Amino acid sequence: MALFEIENLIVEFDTASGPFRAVDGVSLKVDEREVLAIVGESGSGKSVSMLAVMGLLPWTAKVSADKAVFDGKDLLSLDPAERRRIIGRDVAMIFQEPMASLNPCFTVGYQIEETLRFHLHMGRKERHARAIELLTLVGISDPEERLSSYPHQMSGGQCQRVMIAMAISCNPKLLIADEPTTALDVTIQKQILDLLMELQAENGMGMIMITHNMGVVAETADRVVVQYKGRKMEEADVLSLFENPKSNYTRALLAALPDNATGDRLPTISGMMEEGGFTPAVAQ
Ligand SMILES: Nc1ncnc2c1ncn2[C@@H]1O[C@H](COP(=O)(O)OP(=O)(O)OP(=O)(O)O)[C@@H](O)[C@H]1O
Repeated sequence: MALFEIENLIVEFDTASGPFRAVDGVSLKVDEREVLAIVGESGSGKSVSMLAVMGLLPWTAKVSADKAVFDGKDLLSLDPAERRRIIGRDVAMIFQEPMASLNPCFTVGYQIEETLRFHLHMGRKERHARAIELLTLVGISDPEERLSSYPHQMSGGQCQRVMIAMAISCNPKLLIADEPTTALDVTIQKQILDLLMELQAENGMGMIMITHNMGVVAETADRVVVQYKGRKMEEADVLSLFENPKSNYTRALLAALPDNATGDRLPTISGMMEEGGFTPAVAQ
């Protein structure tokens, strides 16, 4: 049985110019200990799909699915309170902008400890000790002093480490990482990616890695879903995707990698689009 499975996910936004379908019938599943990458260019609905799963979309979003099951529980039939207990504890998410994801008004210690209080009902001393342990685990030096820092007193990489500490604080079974390294310096990106993959392996978490970066896919994923304009174009294990891409969109994405450039300029996806639309290589 899959750890997480969703079928025919549809997300529509009410906009001034009428309804806009950002996710159009996406189905995916993640097994325990598996890393699934969702890859696609900006605007392909990667974040919106996962925000829908987390219940974090604004009220203008209409979300529907034929099936949404996590760890044997039907998410569609859970009441909001039950859902909140699972989401954030058993399913955690890390976002692209660590600075913006942390609350600037509270110390990082308070924010980590609040997660432990809310989800695990830990007492003050226990929370404090666990927060130090978590900061140590994610590689923050002087963890005890760092607990009283505000986000603006830390670098982007350190803030992302704090976000990771918060996300893994309740030992989630599934971690959703939404472009976790995109906003960071190149030198820090690899460190954060390595940290995430280490924690994933050690804790045996399932992971959904949202990215537009094929390099990140190659380094992290077991299986890949390729998304374009809200639709799933292809799903494959990582080796097959790189060696034998089935959809013309995946081929276009791969051809746009710097290593595949044959002339002076990189091929662009939009340039390829003019030659004909993209077609899914999977049943939706
Ligand atoms: N609140 C909203 N109201 C209306 N449209 C929205 C809203 N949030 C997202 N969208 C639209 O939904 C589409 C999918 O956005 P989404 O953020 O999921 O893309 P993405 O693939 O994650 O890209 P990126 O990597 O840039 O975040 C985009 O066209 C976006 O403009």
